[in-house]
Amino acid sequence: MAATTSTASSNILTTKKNLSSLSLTSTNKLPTFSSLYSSSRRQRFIVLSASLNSKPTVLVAEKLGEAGINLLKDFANVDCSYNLSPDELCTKISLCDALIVRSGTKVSREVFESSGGRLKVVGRAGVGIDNVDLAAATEHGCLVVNAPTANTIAAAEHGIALLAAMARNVAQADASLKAGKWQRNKYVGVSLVGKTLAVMGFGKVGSEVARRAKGLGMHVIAHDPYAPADRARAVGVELVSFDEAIATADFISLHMPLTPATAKILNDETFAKMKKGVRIVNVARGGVIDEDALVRALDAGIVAQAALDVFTVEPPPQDSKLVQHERVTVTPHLGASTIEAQEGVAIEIAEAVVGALKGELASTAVNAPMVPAEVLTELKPYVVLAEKLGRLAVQLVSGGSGVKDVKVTYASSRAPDDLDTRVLRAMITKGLIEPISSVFVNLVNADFSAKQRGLRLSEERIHLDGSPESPLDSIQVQIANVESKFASAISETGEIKVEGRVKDGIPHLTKGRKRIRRAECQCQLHECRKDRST
Ligand SMILES: NC(=O)C1=CN([C@@H]2O[C@H](COP(=O)(O)OP(=O)(O)OC[C@H]3O[C@@H](n4cnc5c(N)ncnc54)[C@H](O)[C@@H]3O)[C@@H](O)[C@H]2O)C=CC1
Ligand SMILES: O=C(O)C(=O)COP(=O)(O)O
Repeated sequence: MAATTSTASSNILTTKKNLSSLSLTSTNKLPTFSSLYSSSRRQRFIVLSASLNSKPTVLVAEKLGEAGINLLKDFANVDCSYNLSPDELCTKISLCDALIVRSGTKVSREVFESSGGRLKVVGRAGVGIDNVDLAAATEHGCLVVNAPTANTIAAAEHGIALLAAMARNVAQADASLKAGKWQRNKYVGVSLVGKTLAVMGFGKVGSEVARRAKGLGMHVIAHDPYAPADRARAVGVELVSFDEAIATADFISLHMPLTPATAKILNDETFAKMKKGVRIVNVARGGVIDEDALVRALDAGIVAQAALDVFTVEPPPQDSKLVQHERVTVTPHLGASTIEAQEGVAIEIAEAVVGALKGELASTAVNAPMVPAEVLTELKPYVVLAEKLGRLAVQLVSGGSGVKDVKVTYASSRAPDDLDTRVLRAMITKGLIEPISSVFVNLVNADFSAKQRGLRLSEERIHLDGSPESPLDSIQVQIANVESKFASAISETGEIKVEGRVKDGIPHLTKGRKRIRRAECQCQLHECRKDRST
């Protein structure tokens, strides 16, 4: 089967000779799942034709634990270049297959544009992915993975450290004593026991903070619009509304991600609703607080103290009123910085990046559908079939007649819930788009690419009687309202239909237009979820 448009026509002729039994594989080898992520046609065929001959290159742009670097080196050439300027990063990136960053590197749209399609995966060695332009990554078909679990405890412990240090003026008293003073009366603190702590964002870090705060005898409430109440109840925490949380808390600890919805969620208006003398801890992201408003709230006595690990701009300006404020305790984004967490994060991200480069589906993918590995293994030959059917169908369309409406029909004995078609849909989209454009489509950007081209892809499932052992009996791709260069390839109603199935692990084209109707009659149609138009 043709790999590119230039060789497509000869393959179409071959196909027409024997539509019913043509094997759709051009080699005996099935591709690895690397093709799911590959964002360049050239790389894809390196992967498809054989195993990778040359090692991929991974750029590590911020300090990463040794164990992670060693894992990467087993598989790739590793370039550790720290403190690159944005321009230097853009220059280097065109030579890299993967990039690993922490929170200090902005992975902007320019980075993806400069990669020339080579960058396949960005690994964020930590949780927050607000420094990665996810939309640009998706548009460029670049997978983004993070390391969401290894620094949870470190961040929670740092939150508790800041909470206690703030309440007892540890940093201020330390500076005072080192300056030769002995100010016991000035640094009288407040107790934590019996006080109400509002945990804002009851995810991994927030719930660990809550657990620890309860151990300190605090009354803990939480606000999180997405957290299940039973998870909070299990920790002995009541979920409350945003307004109730901020109005009743003596201490507020922030643990939500920075998103458009959470940006500056603490502002003049919300500070005004807080209890006078409230104390605030932030180990989430600086941007969730309007920092100027916090200075105003501190000066007005609404906020008694704040302890901040994160800032809107990092590092913050030296003359930042907030950082210099006497009642503010600061640390330079140290939440994840324990030996243990950095070791764990390095391993977690190295494994995710290597896995993604090998084409395995990463369980920590941020911008791709999460399809379990066992589902992928099972669907592997159908992935090949799906792409090839898309390629064949689109090559039968005559130039100029735009492909807009595509219907995909999956015939399967499996219950609809047992058949995950997201990967297949992505690969059909890849097959449909790549031969007629310069866009490289993969699992990450398939839906985006289809939408951008005005391609409407609808899916239908036909339930067949029989054993649900194999996930699929056949896949049919049908393009409506088009013309074809081949009279026999198009139906009276102007549709191109191709259908294939997998036999002995090899994808086969089983039906062209003429055979499809007969085959449809033979099908034991049990359930048809949508109305079939033919
Ligand atoms: N200072 C540091 O070094 C570190 C900072 N972090 C930050 O902490 C954040 C939380 O990390 P995890 O707990 O691991 O993430 P997570 O994803 O497990 O938890 C985030 C929680 O915030 C909730 N949330 C989302 N929108 C919200 C809203 N509008 N109001 C209240 N809750 C909302 C989510 O439902 C989720 O439960 C990260 O996004 C990261 O920015 C994480 C690790 C280290
Ligand atoms: O994991 C996170 O979200 C963090 O903020 C940790 O950031 P870092 O990797 O230490 O720059």
